[in-house]
Amino acid sequence: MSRRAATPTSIGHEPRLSIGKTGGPAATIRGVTTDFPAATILGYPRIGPGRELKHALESYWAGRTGRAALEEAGRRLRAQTWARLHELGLRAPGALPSNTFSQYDHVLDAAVAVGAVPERYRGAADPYFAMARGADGLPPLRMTKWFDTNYHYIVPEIGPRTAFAASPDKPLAELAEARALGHATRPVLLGPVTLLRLARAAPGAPGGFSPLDRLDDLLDVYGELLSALAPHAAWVQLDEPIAVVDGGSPALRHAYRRLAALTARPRLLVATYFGDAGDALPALAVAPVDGIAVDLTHGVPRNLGLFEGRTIVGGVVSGRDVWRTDPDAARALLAAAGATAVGTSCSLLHVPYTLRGESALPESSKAASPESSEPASPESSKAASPESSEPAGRESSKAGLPEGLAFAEEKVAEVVSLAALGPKEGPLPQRPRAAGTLGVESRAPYAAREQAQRDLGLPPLPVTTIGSFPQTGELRAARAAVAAGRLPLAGYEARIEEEIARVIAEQEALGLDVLVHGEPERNDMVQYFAEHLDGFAVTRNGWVQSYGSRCTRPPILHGDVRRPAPITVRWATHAQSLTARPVKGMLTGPVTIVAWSFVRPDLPLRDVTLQVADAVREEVRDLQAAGIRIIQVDEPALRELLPLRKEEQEEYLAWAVAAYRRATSAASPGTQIHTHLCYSDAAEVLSAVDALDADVTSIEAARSAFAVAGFDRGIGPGVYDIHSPRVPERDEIESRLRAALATIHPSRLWVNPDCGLKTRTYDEVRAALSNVVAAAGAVRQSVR
Ligand code: MET
Ligand SMILES: [Zn+2]
Repeated sequence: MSRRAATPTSIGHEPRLSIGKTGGPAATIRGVTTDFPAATILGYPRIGPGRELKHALESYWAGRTGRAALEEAGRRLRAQTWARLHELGLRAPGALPSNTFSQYDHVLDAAVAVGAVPERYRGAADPYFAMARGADGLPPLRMTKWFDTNYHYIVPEIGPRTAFAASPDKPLAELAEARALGHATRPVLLGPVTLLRLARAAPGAPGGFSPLDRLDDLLDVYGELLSALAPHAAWVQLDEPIAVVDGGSPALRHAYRRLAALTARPRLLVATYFGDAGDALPALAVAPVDGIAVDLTHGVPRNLGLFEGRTIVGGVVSGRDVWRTDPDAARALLAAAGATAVGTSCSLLHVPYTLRGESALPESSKAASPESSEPASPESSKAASPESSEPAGRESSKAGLPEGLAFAEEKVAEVVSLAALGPKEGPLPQRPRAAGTLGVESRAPYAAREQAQRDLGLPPLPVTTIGSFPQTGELRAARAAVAAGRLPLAGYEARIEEEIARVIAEQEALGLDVLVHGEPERNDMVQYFAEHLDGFAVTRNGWVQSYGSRCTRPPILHGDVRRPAPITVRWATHAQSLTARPVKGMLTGPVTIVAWSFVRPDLPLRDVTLQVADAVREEVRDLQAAGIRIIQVDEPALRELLPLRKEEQEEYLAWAVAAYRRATSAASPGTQIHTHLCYSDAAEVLSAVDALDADVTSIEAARSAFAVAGFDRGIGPGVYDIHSPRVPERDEIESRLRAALATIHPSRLWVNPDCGLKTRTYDEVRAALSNVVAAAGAVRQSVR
C-alpha cells in the first residue's frame, strides 16, 4: 500500500511566495505578525479521516454516549487536523484556519454565533441539534444545498424581531485550543451578507420582509465578534461566497464599509468562492478590506487589480474536484492574478481526506475491506472480476489514476509546493467546451401516454414511495461479508432477493398502489450505478460530508462511459414476479450521476452527461422489455449543477433537460416515467422540471416550500419529511393533501413521502406509511 504523494512537497521549510507583497505594513499583535502567510487553505473536512465525527454524533444521538464524549471527539479531530496540516507545511502564523470544525453545519454555527436561534428551540434539551434534526414535536429547521455543491446547510430563520447577540465562544475556544497546541490560527466566520442571503424570513414575518432588512443590526453583532477575536488573531477570514452570485449588491458594499471602519478589529480577509467574484471586488476594495481570496479555477476575475498592494489569495488548487493541479497552469494563473499567497479555490470540505489507502484505484471495489461499512456492491462486475470487463484500448482513459488524483491532504501539499515555486508567467488554462449542437428527444404527446397508461389500473391519488426501504445492519453486514470472502456471491444475491420479497410483502400489507423493490442492493444511488458502468472508479474511503453525519463516497468519472450489461433488471423483475401490483423500476438520472461524481475537469460536463444518459437509456429499454411498466429516473441533483451565475443557467438547463430526455425517451407511451427531486429548491428550476416531460414528478415539499400549482402531469408533493425520525400524523398528511388539491386536479395528484426511506427504521416506516395510506384513502373518498 504505497503512499502516493500528489506533488513533491516542501515539508520541512516554510513556504515563501517568491514575488509579490504580503499585504500592507506588518504590525504585531501579541507577537503575531499580521503578514498574511504565503500558503493557506480556506477550510478542511471535519467528519474525520475514519468518519470519527459521524460515529460520535450517531452514538450521542442514540443516547449511547454523553455530551462530553462528543466534545472530546471534536477536540481530538481538530488537534489531529491542525497537526497534520502543520506537518504538510502550513506553518506560518495564520496559515491554519480555525472555527472550520462544526458538530453539524457551519451555517447553523454562524446563526448561533449571532444569536439567531428561533424562540421555539430555546427550551429544547439541546437547542443546537433540535434546530438541526428536530426534537419531540418540534420539526427541524429547513435544510438545503450549499451553493452548487452536494453539501447541505441548515437554513437560518431571521425575522423582524430576531434578537441578535454575539456569542463568540466557539471561535474563541477553537483559537485558544489551537494556541495551546502551538498553532496561531486564522478564525473563519461565515460573512454577514452570505448569512442573511442564505437565511429565510422567519414564519410569521410580514409579507415584504427580507432577512437582509436586518443587515445593520447584524453588523453590530459582527462588530462585536470581530472585536472579541481581535486580541487573539491577526487575521479573520469572512466567507462571502454570495459575492459570486450577487456581486453588485449594495449589501456587500455597505457591510464591508462598516466592518472595515471598525477601530478594534483584526485584518479582514474576505473569501469569495464557487466562481468569478469580479463584480463584488470594487465594493470590497473601497471598503477597504485587507485581503481577498478569489477562486482562480474559473479564470482571473475582473477588477482584481483594485487589490494591488494588498493580500490576494489565489485559489488555484480546486476544492471541488479530485484531480492534481497542473503546476504550470496554476503558476500562470497566480502571475496573472497578481496573487500574494496561494490557496484553495474554496474549503476542502468537498473532497475526501487522503489518497493514502486507495492503492487499489481504479479497481478499488475488489479490495473493499471488511471494516469499511459500505464496500462496493458485491455483484458489481468490477468487484466480481476486476480484470475481465475492460475492453481493449480503453486503458489509456485510466492512465494516470490514481497518480493523477489529489484529495485534501494531497491538495494541501500542492498549495505548499506552489507557494514555494511562486507565480510564473505562462499560457492560461482553457476551460473545456462542449462541441456540436444538441437535439432534444421527445416521447409521444402526454395525452396519448396517459391514454396508453390507463391499463395500469391505478386509483386516484395513488400511493407510492420514492424507492429505497430501510437499509438494515444485516444488509450492510452481508455486503461486508461477501467483500471479505466470508459469504459467497450467490448467498449474498439470495439475501437480496429475500429482502426484496420482504419489502414487497410489507408494501402489500400497507396497501400501497405502486410498489418498489426497495433498493437493498445499493450502497448508494450513484455509486451503485458507477460500479456497473465503465469510465468510473470508486474509492474505498473517499467519504465526503453531505449533511450532518451523512457522508457519500462520490465515484470518479475518468473516461468514456459505457454500460457493459443490464444493471437493475434482475432485481426489478424479481420484485414484479412477487406481486400483481405494478412495481416501479428505479434508476438514477444522468445529471445526478454526474453531479455526485468527481468528473475529470478536462471533460466537458455536457458531453459526459450525455454519455451517461445513453447508458441509462439502455437500462430503461431493458427494464421495459422485461415487462416493467413504471420506471422512475431520479434527478435530485438537477438544481445542484445550476450555474450560480444567471448568464450561464439557460445553457445548463437546456443540456440537463436534453440528457434526461435522452435517457427516458426510449420508453413507449404505455410505460409510465416518473422522476423525483428533493431538497433542491426545485421551484427555481420549475420550468426545467416541467421540460423533463416525466409522466409523474415526486418532489420534496414537507421541509422546503414548493409550489406545485400549474403542473399538468402527475405530481407527488412529498407529504412528510423523511430526514427526521418523527412519524407524521394521519391528520397532518390529510390536510397537506387537501391543500394540494386546491391547486392540483385530483387526477394528477400522487401521494408519497419526500424522499427514499433508507435512513429510517422499519418501525418508523410502517407507522408513517400506514398513516399515509389512511390519509390518502380518506381524501380519495371525497374526490371520487
Ligand atoms: C436523494 S433522492 C433518493 C431517491 C432514491 N430512489 C431513494 O429512494 O433513496
Ligand atoms: Zn430524494
